[in-house]
Amino acid sequence: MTIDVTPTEDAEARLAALVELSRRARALADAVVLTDVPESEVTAVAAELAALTERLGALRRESPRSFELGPGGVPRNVGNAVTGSANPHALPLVVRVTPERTVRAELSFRPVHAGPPASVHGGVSAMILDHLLGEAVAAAGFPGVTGTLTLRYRRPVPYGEPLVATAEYTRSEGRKTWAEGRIALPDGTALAEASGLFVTPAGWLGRGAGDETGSKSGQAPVRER
Ligand SMILES: CCCCCCCCCCCCCC(=O)SCCNC(=O)CCNC(=O)[C@H](O)C(C)(C)COP(=O)(O)OP(=O)(O)OC[C@H]1O[C@@H](n2cnc3c(N)ncnc32)[C@H](O)[C@@H]1OP(=O)(O)O
Repeated sequence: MTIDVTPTEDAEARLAALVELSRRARALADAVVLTDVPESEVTAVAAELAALTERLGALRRESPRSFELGPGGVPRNVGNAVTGSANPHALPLVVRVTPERTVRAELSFRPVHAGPPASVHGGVSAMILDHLLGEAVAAAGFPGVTGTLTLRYRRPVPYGEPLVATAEYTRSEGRKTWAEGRIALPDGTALAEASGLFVTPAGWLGRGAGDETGSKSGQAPVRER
């Protein structure tokens, strides 16, 4: 996991434009799933969208933006499907690390995330929890990829309402690290709970937190084992 972009001022202005484009694309997606306009209008809008898609596709990257250093050397991943401000698929989830090194995000799902009537698709909740557990193991110094993820859906997860997602590291053994998390109502009532096992790929080891070739160059800081 190596960060390869040092942004310039121009790059930041361009990113701001992409973030706004993504925000509008999210609003468009919600408008699509909720629209009740006549078929002729739907067909006309679809034609306009085809033209817009062609304009954006005039110059294409091979893949979405990945890890990079933002202003002040802060790592970010603007193309990420869960947190990426420049990815229309993302909520985007804003994850904060607490002083205790647990992680927390305030979120609100949208109509585009619907699964069963009036509630969020279970796979969408799983995606959010997968990411949050991954952030929790990274915050504890044991970054890794998901090996297994287990969910318990306790109550339907609503969209359009403020919710809180939290996760914490629980233990580590060799390259394996476990974490737990949940999506809850603001009063703490758990709606979906997850536990997961993350594996640190062998190639990520050997870089200590804060060393010259480690976090400063964007290599995920990995704790000694
Ligand atoms: C600056 C940056 C900061 C970054 C922070 C941002 C956070 C972002 C958060 C993002 C979050 C989003 C996250 C995502 O979306 S990650 C995307 C979803 N996950 C993947 O794509 C993972 C794909 N799988 C692999 O790459 C490999 O299979 C891995 C790396 C997992 C293991 O291949 P490797 O060759 O390394 O493994 P090994 O055979 O030497 O085994 C090693 C040990 O591990 C145990 N094991 C292995 N696999 C599993 C398994 N599936 N369940 C249970 N256990 C498993 C195994 O038994 C053995 O244990 P032991 O026998 O030693 O006891």
